[in-house]
Amino acid sequence: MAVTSTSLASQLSIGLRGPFPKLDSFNSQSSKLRLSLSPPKPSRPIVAMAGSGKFFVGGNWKCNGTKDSISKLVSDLNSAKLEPDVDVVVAPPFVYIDQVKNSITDRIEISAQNSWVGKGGAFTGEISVEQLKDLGCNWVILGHSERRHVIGENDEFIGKKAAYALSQGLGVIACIGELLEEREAGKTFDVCFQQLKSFADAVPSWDNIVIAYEPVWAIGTGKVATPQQAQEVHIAVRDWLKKNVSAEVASKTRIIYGGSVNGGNSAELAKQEDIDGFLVGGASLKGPEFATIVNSVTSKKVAA
Ligand SMILES: O=C(CO)COP(=O)(O)O
Repeated sequence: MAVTSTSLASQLSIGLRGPFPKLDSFNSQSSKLRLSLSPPKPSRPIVAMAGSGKFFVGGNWKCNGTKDSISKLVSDLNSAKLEPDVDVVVAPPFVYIDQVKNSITDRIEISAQNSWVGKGGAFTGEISVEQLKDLGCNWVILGHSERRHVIGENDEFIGKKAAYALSQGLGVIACIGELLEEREAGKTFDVCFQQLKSFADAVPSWDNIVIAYEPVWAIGTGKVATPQQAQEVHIAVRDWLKKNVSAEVASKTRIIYGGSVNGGNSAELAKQEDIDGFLVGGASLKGPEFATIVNSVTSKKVAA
């Protein structure tokens, strides 16, 4: 999704919002009811997608690769057949962004995996949003669980980063997700809503945000969430946006799933109505498999 000058102008003119309304406690029963009481699906093929934007698939390469392996990956991606109705984005390590941008097809956009919280300057070791834009990045991943739980970034800092990136015209892939012990303690929704609230408190507009639900227990573990587990959280996230931001934002914002997505499980996940795409780690390092995941958009066209 291109970040337009109009959307940027509207973000800048709106400015930061005031205090956010208090969280309604989410009633998980209501989401189950929504699932079971929804009207019967028509028998003709439908596109099962609740978010109104395009399917979105991001490849988060994390701290992997060498000049040679990345050159091979880019060449595989350049020759892959990708369904047209999908926004495809890859996030190389900072040091390879320029190489990738200069060799990858324009069909695939570039994301950074992180960005500095404000304008660049005397911040040793950091990379600024301005520099990312200079290299041709359109997106940045923020709030990834590895930055939250390994590096120690907190909600407020992540929210500020998102606001700054948006203000400069980058789209934000905003990650949320619970730890295993939080899921086991029945706190999945509370944790996700708190993380969402931190983004909501900080950003002036949701126009250029894609939400990535990435349960931490599913990341890099091979334990993918079941389609039902993912759908349940995605519905809850959409519901939260509706109650706390607006019905329009709830219906427009893409909510993508990440955590052990691969070429074998993406089609079943993609069939879920509220799964609008994926954020892929390990499997995005293999060009043909990443293409299969991108192309799982076709499984959204299901006959009920
Ligand atoms: O963290 C992820 C994407 O951001 C998911 O990683 P894996 O696909 O390797 O589980």
